[in-house]
Amino acid sequence: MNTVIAPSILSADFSRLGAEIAAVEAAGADWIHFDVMDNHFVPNLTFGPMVLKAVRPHTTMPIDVHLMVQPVDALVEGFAAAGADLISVHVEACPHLDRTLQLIRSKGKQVGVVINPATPAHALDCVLPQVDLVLLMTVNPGFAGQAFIRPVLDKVRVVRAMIDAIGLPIRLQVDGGVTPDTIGEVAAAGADTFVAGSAIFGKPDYAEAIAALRRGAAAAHTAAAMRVAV
Ligand SMILES: O=C(CO)[C@H](O)[C@H](O)COP(=O)(O)O
Ligand SMILES: [Fe+2]
Repeated sequence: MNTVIAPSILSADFSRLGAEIAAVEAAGADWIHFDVMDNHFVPNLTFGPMVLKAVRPHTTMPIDVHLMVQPVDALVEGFAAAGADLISVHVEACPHLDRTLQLIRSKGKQVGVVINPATPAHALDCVLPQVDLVLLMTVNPGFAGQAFIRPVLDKVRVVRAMIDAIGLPIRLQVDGGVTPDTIGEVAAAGADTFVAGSAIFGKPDYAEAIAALRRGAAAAHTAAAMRVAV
């Protein structure tokens, strides 16, 4: 699967969101990652469907909405109508996860499921065939700029094997602490879709920041392919 770099606008200049999104698109980003936090499921508060609707015309890139909210279901309709392409929800926030995933699909949106660093891979067992994307958090959700939680790498390998075993084109995304220093390890472990906030919006040159991430992921994927070929 091709590598996707998804800048998280959590680290963008909120007073210029439309321009910031256009700037990362021009700099070579693939998707936009839109972090929704509710000060309940996570200890921070960001933006809702009205902000998504306002930024939607500023890009043609897919917008990947990461819902860190509880309860979830009542918000799905709003984000779907506001222009989300993919909506991801946390296992930990959804007591009726199957119903929530079906609700997202019923709105014609791609479906993502997320687990926190302390949630085991087997939490995905019963829903994997229903989703387009699995997001493994590599920080505890709530804030940008946190350090990558290295033990999650083992879980990335496990989930990669689970996805390969069922043979469906499911993306494996990681989010949190992804930088040019960490992306190689997580790509080698099997991730193909990378969220980065501070490693892009925290840098003066967005094109160079995205290129540095892409180089790190490509080097790891090439090394892995060579190991298979030998
Ligand atoms: O979901 C998130 C935090 O809960 C963000 O997407 C993530 O933290 C991005 O920021 P950074 O790349 O700086 O870690
Ligand atoms: Fe996120």
